[in-house]
Amino acid sequence: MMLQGSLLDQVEEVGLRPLTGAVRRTLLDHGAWVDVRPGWVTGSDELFTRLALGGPAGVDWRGEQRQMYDKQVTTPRLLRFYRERERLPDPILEQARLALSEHYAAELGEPFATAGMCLYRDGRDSVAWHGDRFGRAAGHDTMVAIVSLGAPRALLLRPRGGGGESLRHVLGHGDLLVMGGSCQRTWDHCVPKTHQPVGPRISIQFRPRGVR
Ligand SMILES: O=C(O)CCC(=O)C(=O)O
Ligand SMILES: [Fe+2]
Repeated sequence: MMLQGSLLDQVEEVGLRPLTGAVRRTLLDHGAWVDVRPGWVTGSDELFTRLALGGPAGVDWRGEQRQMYDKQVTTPRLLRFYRERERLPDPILEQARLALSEHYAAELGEPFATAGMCLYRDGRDSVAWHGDRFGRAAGHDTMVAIVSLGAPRALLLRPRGGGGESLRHVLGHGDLLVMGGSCQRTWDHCVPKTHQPVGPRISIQFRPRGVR
């Protein structure tokens, strides 16, 4: 019998599949790499629903404004940043952070600490080209591990400064993508807007302390 991923999701408990032996690495130019583990989170639609709900049951999503020259612009996505030691909104996210810290311990040399969360409500929400290079990521190799829930959206990667073709990963429904090596310094990434009708997506970015 053939079962689609999303159908399987409906009967699955929220949980994590193994990482060992299931993560596929792609080496990029300039000392960067990307690991992908499709469908890492089981029951991901259920987890999406829990997190997407506002109020006491879910995440207190926040809209943000930022200054662009002389204008205040609204960031095109909802956000919530969990600092180191702040309790994450679902136990499975604590487990995910631990599993990532264990899996990458030797290579990363420190645990994943913070969890940034983004909610892309529809195709108009996006994040522009950038590297996560505030703080320690400005000068050092590090890792940013992204768990994607809900409707798949494309995450693009291109060498810093643009030019050339970009790499495209379509991420949703429990997929894991980890950017490592020099990726935050030598490459940029973005989640572009789309005119396709798409449902909402949540991304959770785990980072070591001091990386943003
Ligand atoms: O939504 C994503 O997968 C990427 C988010 C991102 O790049 C960031 O918040 O720094
Ligand atoms: Fe980023």
